[in-house]
Amino acid sequence: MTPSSAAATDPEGPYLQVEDLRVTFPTQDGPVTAVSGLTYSVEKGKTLGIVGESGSGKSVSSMAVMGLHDAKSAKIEGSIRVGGTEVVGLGESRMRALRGNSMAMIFQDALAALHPFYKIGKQLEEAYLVHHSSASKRDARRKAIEMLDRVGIPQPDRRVDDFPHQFSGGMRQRAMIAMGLINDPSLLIADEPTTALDVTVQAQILDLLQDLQREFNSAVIIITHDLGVIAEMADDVLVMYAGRCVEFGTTKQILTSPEMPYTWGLLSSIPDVHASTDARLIPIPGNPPSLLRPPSGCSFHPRCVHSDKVAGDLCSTERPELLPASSGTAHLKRCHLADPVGVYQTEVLPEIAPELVQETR
Ligand SMILES: Nc1ncnc2c1ncn2[C@@H]1O[C@H](COP(=O)(O)OP(=O)(O)OP(=O)(O)O)[C@@H](O)[C@H]1O
Repeated sequence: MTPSSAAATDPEGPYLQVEDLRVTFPTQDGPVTAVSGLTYSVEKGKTLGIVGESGSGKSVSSMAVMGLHDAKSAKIEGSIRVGGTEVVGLGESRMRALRGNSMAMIFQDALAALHPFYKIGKQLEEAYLVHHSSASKRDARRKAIEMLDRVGIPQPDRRVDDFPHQFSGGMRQRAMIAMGLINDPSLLIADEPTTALDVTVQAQILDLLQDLQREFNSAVIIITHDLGVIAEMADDVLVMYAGRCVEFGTTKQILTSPEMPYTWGLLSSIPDVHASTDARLIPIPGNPPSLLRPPSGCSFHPRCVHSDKVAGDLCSTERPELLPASSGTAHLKRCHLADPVGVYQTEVLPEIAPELVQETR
């Protein structure tokens, strides 16, 4: 499951293969390229975590996979193959058939995603009937109750007639998962599926997703800001910044030996419950670049302070390729420097957080 190894025509290969994906929105001020040159693949039974700051392109890229961008307002280029079928340029009716049958998406806000005026069961039944046109209403109701039961809703035969507002937040999220899985999708995309929930319910939902993934052997993409969720769920991690993949590796590689200062910054910005109360989180200095007028060189420049110090003009004039990192196979990084994190720690950290450098000495 590497960003560089997608074999575009192999039906036996990874279930999802995204190659050189580019998503551009025409706006009044000019084209906004929200995703650029994104390549990755996900096999059945595996989970890819996609992380990055707000606005880095996580949702836009995943919505492209689901075919949810309106062709009039978004230009999609590159290749997205789902189970061997190319979906870029696929007509809406074929896309609709693929959604539901082969892939499903779970959103962060179940209350917004469920229709408030329809009973939960009715919404599940409709999701089922769209893709099982020969099934009877009775079959659909039986399936809706079965799915509510599978996701742990107590007394599903009674709760099936509740409206969304009669469910708690955690139960609504479970109902969304039931709806996402009702047609046994081979690809499931979960966009911040637990952000709106309290910690205990979060853990239950993540466990549930893992159990169901094992049962259905689905390929799963989990989009999150929360690296704790990544640690628990993901086999591999793709770090996005300004619409591009800037680091890719196994979860262990990314969490224990990140090679990009940005990833290191994301990790360092997780609050640690065991840290002393005066411990400081390390901020990622500066702001992401404009997507309207992207820099000609590295997207981090000049936000990445070490570039001027160490690599001079290179960072401002040439965009780095995604290259093998030093820590082993399938670990890739996008930086001109051989040891970006080492340089960051010795050259940059003393300036932005000297007390942390002293602490670690
Ligand atoms: N329809 C649109 N027109 C113009 N720009 C858009 C449109 N939709 C998204 N964008 C821009 O694309 C960029 C990526 O957005 P996206 O929603 O993918 O970010 P994200 O990484 O998922 O962020 P978050 O974690 O906050 O959801 C943002 O800068 C956003 O403003």
